[in-house]
Amino acid sequence: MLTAHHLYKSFNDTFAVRNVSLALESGQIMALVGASGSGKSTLLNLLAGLMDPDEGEVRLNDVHVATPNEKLVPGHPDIRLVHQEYQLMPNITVRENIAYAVRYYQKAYQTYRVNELLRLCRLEAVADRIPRRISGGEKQRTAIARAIAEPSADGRTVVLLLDEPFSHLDLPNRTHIRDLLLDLVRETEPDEPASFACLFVTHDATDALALSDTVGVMENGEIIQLGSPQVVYGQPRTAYVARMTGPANIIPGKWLPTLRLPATTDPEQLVCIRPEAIEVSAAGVPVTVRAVLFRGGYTELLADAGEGLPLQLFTTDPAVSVGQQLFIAVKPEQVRELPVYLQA
Ligand SMILES: Nc1ncnc2c1ncn2[C@@H]1O[C@H](COP(=O)(O)OP(=O)(O)OP(=O)(O)O)[C@@H](O)[C@H]1O
Repeated sequence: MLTAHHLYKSFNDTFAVRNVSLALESGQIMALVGASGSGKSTLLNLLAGLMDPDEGEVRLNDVHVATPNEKLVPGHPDIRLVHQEYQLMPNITVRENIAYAVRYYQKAYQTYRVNELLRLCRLEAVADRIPRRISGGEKQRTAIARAIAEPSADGRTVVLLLDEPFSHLDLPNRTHIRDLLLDLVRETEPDEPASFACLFVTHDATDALALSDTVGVMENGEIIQLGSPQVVYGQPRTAYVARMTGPANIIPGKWLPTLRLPATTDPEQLVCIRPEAIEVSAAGVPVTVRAVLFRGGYTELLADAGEGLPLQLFTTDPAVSVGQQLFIAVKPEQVRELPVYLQA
């Protein structure tokens, strides 16, 4: 339903968005992960019809989305962008901020809709406070409630675009937003079409992998890989994709024999070994533990496999200590050659 076709946008001599094409279906969540400056916010503005692309087009339900140059009031009524700074009106309450989005509706509907959203977004306790007096998580939820308040004029899907929805939030608030997005997008009555689609951008892949149907990784304005979270994480196309989507050991293939694995044909060919592909095994390769980082459900180890080969691996053994020798084995089927050669 929301599609982008070969979008380009540059500022002076900086390409902010380069040849981006994507398709977001109703009832789906897409996440775009990228480092700071990779073009995420620019792409969101293009998708929302709030910025003129240099080339390319955005379409919603196969209809061209007008750009600011083509339209007096920029934006599309069914594409709702929630900015990173929330942009709430500071002098009116949470309730009034949400009600503003449905101000042209009859009073009874306004009251019904606002109460429904306060409940859905767990804002009832702070409904009568002004934004300055609520937490970051509550501001984020208010901004989402306001964005989704108005139903689509012709009963079609509303596209929710979110700029870094998790970045300023603590863990419980991240969980709230995650649950809210899943409820919104996934929960439809049986036999009813989905009413939302969501695309969010983030520099932290954790929520992206957990939440989305499709993950894209952006680098220098381009989406360099787009696919299911499992494929993008498990079969990264480049070192950058591997690093942006989780912890990864990225080493030249010439080191593989040190790990008792066959070397790559090209000794400089990079391979990606996720830490979870490395097991502690009595018959394995000796490594020396250099650092032990407790991560809650598991412990991260930084180890030295000799010849200057550092390795990151995980264990659930609480007794491992710095300086200890361990024996490890790498699951060969989980060694991923990075097809696009890139030292990033
Ligand atoms: N209005 C502008 N004028 C000039 N350059 C811009 C403008 N907006 C963005 N850029 C540049 O375009 C590139 C992409 O910026 P963008 O804000 O889209 O990236 P981002 O991935 O959202 O970054 P962040 O995560 O830090 O918000 C950057 O190099 C940025 O400096």
